[in-house]
Amino acid sequence: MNDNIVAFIGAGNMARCVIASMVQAGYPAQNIIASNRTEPKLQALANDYGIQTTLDNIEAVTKADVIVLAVKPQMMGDVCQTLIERAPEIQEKLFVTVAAGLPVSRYESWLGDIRMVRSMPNTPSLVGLGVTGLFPSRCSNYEKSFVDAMFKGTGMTVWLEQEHEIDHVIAVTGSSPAYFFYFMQSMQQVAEELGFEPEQAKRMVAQTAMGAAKMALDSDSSFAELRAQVTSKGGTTHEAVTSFADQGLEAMVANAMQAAITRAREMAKTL
Ligand SMILES: NC(=O)C1=CN([C@@H]2O[C@H](COP(=O)(O)OP(=O)(O)OC[C@H]3O[C@@H](n4cnc5c(N)ncnc54)[C@H](OP(=O)(O)O)[C@@H]3O)[C@@H](O)[C@H]2O)C=CC1
Ligand SMILES: O=C(O)[C@@H]1CCC=N1
Repeated sequence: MNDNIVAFIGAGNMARCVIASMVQAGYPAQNIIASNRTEPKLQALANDYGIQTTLDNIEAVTKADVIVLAVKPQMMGDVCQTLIERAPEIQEKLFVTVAAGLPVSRYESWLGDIRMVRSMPNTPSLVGLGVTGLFPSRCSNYEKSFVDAMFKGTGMTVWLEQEHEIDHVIAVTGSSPAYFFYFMQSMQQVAEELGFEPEQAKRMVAQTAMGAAKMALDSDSSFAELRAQVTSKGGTTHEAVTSFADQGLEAMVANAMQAAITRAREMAKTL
């Protein structure tokens, strides 16, 4: 399996996360090639992970067995159409896309009846604690196993039966690192106003978030039960949590997640 050459078209944040986790999980760096329209990110990837790089998308896809499309959704049509015009033989290769919003049918309109896995990873993949949703189209079991192994190093993989579930994965795990960062950013800001140094405040908040997440992962208790363990009757936590509840935290979270899903659906129609 590790003999397959994997080409990443677009070497931005998400490509870096997946490449890092593949290499850390033991995938041979010489079998990974990344292409990007500008040089600096390629140099950084070559330095950090020892992978091959090129500024030429055609060179990358021509060498590849598996083509990972990792440009922004808005760029995807142009990139795919150029690839197929200049290297029509790639139609026989396995495609993986990481882009939000775009359905398999859109890729088929650009590239023909390709074999594809639609994926939705997230940035914690960079540290092996990501979650990746995967939806296969026309793939063999071998190809699904290969893609599963490719993403296993990112953390956890979740195979989906229906394509629309990718939009749900976006709301739950694809976009959600940003929700947690936003929450932590707000906490850091208050911690600084209370007099903690910025670095110290950041570490205090992040360490608490990591500790809470680890407790949840290591225990059978629900989030509500873990919350109850912190919340002494008549104590400080009760006041803070009541303040969140009074301000409508649950509705706020539900609305935000629905907004992510709605945007993914809009992108599917308009891009
Ligand atoms: N960031 C995230 O958390 C997640 C992102 N995604 C998806 O991943 C995809 C990429 O997002 P992200 O990594 O954040 O974006 P980035 O902007 O970080 O990466 C996109 C990369 O594509 C490069 N690029 C643009 N046009 C071309 C081209 N014609 N040929 C080659 N390379 C090109 C850009 O080059 P340059 O350096 O010149 O700008 C850039 O490095 C998106 O489709 C997004 O939906 C999915 C899950 C999570
Ligand atoms: O914001 C976005 O559209 C991408 C997809 C999920 C995370 N980032």
